[in-house]
Amino acid sequence: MDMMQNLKAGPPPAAPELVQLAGVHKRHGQGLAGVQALHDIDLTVAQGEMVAICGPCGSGKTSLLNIIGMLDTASEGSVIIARLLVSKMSDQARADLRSEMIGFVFQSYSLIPVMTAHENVLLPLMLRGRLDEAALEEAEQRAADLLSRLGLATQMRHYPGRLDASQSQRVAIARSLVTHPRLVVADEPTSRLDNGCVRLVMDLFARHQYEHGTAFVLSTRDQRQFSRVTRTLQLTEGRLAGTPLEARRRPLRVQV
Ligand SMILES: Nc1ncnc2c1ncn2[C@@H]1O[C@H](COP(=O)(O)OP(=O)(O)OP(=O)(O)O)[C@@H](O)[C@H]1O
Repeated sequence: MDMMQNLKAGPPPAAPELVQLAGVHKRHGQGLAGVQALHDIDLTVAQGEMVAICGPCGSGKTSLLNIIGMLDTASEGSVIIARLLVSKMSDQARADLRSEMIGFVFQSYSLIPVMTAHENVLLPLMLRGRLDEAALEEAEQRAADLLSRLGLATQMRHYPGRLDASQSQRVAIARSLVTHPRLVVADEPTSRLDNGCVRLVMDLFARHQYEHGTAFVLSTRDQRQFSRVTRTLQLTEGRLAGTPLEARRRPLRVQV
């Protein structure tokens, strides 16, 4: 296409919306013992965006991430992921969609203790079904490459019991990316990392944004991430401030 045609074509189309929450409420438990964790949340995340959800302890970050990641359901409101209305899906369909398109970083890492770091990272690919020899080799290489990029080349054969908190957190991050997911949901993914490791992680996230169009929704209290995300939203007592119009939007910064 020459330059004139390019100009006539106008600006590139906006990235498609991957996550759409409207009027979402979440109540944990019943009656007087129940806790209203989220109130009337509206949130849209586009493919390739990186959104940080900030808020103090107990503000509802994990509750919100669990709904976006389809690990939990909203008490009220609509949740659309990849243009599918989540509340209309069966548990099995939700689980299939989750494993097909979402990578998770859990606050407690959730590594399998009887598997090495490398096997833990490989696991989401293995769970997709039997791999032939070539696919297995490619998967093993991909897992090793992710661990190396996160500074864990010499810990690949270590079991989680021999890993410190920073190493465990980085293994969990590598595992979240191994399937090249469309969306990564990460709960405080850099809480145990020093500055150098935060840089490695944010560089790797940016690479996946750029190469695979991955969207990220991160819960964080870590100021070190803020300059690298496209948007920062504040969650206070279950209410999201500044969405959608007042939210701080940044152009995508790719550092690969
Ligand atoms: N399964 C549950 N049952 C009952 N209450 C819950 C449950 N999960 C969360 N809550 C409550 O909901 C509120 C929001 O919790 P949530 O874990 O989502 O917040 P958070 O911002 O992620 O906190 P933290 O930073 O400590 O992880 C809190 O009052 C919490 O006690």
